[in-house]
Amino acid sequence: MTTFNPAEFAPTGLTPVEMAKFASARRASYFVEQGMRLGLGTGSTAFWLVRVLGHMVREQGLQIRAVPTSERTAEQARAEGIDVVTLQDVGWLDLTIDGADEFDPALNLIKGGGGAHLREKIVATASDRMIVISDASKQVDTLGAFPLPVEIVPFGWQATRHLIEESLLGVDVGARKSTLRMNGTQPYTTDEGNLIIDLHLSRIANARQLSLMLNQIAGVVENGLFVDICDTVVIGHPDGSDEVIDLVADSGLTDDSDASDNIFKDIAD
Ligand SMILES: O=C[C@H](O)[C@H](O)[C@H](O)COP(=O)(O)O
Repeated sequence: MTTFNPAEFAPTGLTPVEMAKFASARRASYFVEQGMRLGLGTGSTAFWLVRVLGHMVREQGLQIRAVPTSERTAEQARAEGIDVVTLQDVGWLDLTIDGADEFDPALNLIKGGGGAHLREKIVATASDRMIVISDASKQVDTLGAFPLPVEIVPFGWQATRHLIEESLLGVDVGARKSTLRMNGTQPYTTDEGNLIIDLHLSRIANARQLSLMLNQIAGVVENGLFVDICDTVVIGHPDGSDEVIDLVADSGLTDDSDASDNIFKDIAD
């Protein structure tokens, strides 16, 4: 059980939306333990995670080695005094905490609204555990309302886009429109120097099938579907409260000797 207290960090004057994001990040920070190798997500919710962890490092003596999932997060983490390392340095991670654009009842995700899903998926799958931090607006019955990002290499990108569009004809996704993500008048480029095609679908009936299909196309580097990667989502609310959806705990594992028992039982907010 952690001896650190994320609740000590208490910013004031937050908007309801920011409070919800902060509340989820604060709750997830209770899982961070001394000496952990930690994956740090990207986005406006992960921003609060890095703020809380920065406080714990500077004020409470928390020692972690953190692998950020984007240059943005790396810069923020360094500024917070967090020890930033690479995945190559540590090889494997104990825990990754990251935001999401959508999550469904099985805790499958759409990520990449901020363009970071390639590194995020590498980091999350190189972790013992992934926890998603979120506000309630990201909770959906079926994935697909949020545009699905697909990272592709710049070489021959129009042909890759064509093949992606063609492949969608065979799957149950409702609407089928694709756009090249832009940054002003220029194509958006990821931290890896690639492009992003956003798929505007209306539902994703089979996330695993779609993910595998997209990743088979030459030129596709990675898509934003995270299937069977996350087993815990922490939802923050505008009043500062939070709730936890934990597939592991819901599976009925109640034996205290089991490491995957309900890990929330010892947490005191
Ligand atoms: O590429 C960005 C990431 O996948 C983010 O985790 C995701 O877009 C959620 O970001 P936010 O917390 O800003 O909604």
